Amino acid sequence: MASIEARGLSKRYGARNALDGLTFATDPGEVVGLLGPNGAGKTTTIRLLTTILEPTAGTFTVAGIPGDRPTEIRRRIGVLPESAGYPPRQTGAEYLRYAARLYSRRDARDVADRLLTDVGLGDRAGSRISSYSRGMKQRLGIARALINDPAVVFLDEPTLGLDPAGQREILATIGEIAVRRNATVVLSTHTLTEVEQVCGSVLILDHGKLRTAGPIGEVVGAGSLSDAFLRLTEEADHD
Ligand SMILES: Nc1ncnc2c1ncn2[C@@H]1O[C@H](COP(=O)(O)OP(=O)(O)OP(=O)(O)O)[C@@H](O)[C@H]1O
Repeated sequence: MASIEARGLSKRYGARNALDGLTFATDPGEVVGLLGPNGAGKTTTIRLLTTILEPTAGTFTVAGIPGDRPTEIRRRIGVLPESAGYPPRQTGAEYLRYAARLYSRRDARDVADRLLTDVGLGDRAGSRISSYSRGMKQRLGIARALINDPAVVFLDEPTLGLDPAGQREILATIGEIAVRRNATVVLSTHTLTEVEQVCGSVLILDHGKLRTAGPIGEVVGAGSLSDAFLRLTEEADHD
């Protein structure tokens, strides 16, 4: 069963066509790169699939659940939004235990401790979030997104503003999520090198249209991902 299936998914904001007829499917356990220039429709795609926005047209399923059952979808997904905020006075452990209790997890303490270890924050679990680096906060956000054992995890630009070491840590964490949990990870990013490192397939959007979708090897062909990206999105400019 596809972990995400979109058919003709579209979103208009007034007269602006932010997304126009997206059709694609993803498999469990794969990391999917969601790529496109600024304004291509990446965040809109994530907002539709996470049921924050309703589509203007088209249908979708996430974890096999139709898009018109948003409450059920929300129980089966995890999200790291583009700009997540954290309570600075709480410790990482307190923040995650609270999040676990919101999902009525009776094992909140254990879940929080295990996730903090999984994202490499085990030794800083008792420190206040105000003392965390940007990369540590992003890893905390990823742990938060995993609290309900999601089937699909959406990460909107998780490495934005991180130094190379921080980026590498996040990418390693993302790869482990997909493999160990058999979850689909949708990774929105502008950094093509990180897509090549961690993603098995890509969706390339431009001007609200899906320019290509498929395994990286097929999309790239004989050239590089950067060549394919520029070719596909430059062609769009000449439409
Ligand atoms: N609330 C809104 N009202 C009107 N237009 C919007 C709204 N949100 C997004 N748009 C427009 O929809 C289009 C797609 O935006 P979206 O944020 O999905 O792109 P993106 O690929 O995530 O861009 P970026 O890489 O810059 O974050 C853009 O033209 C944007 O200006």
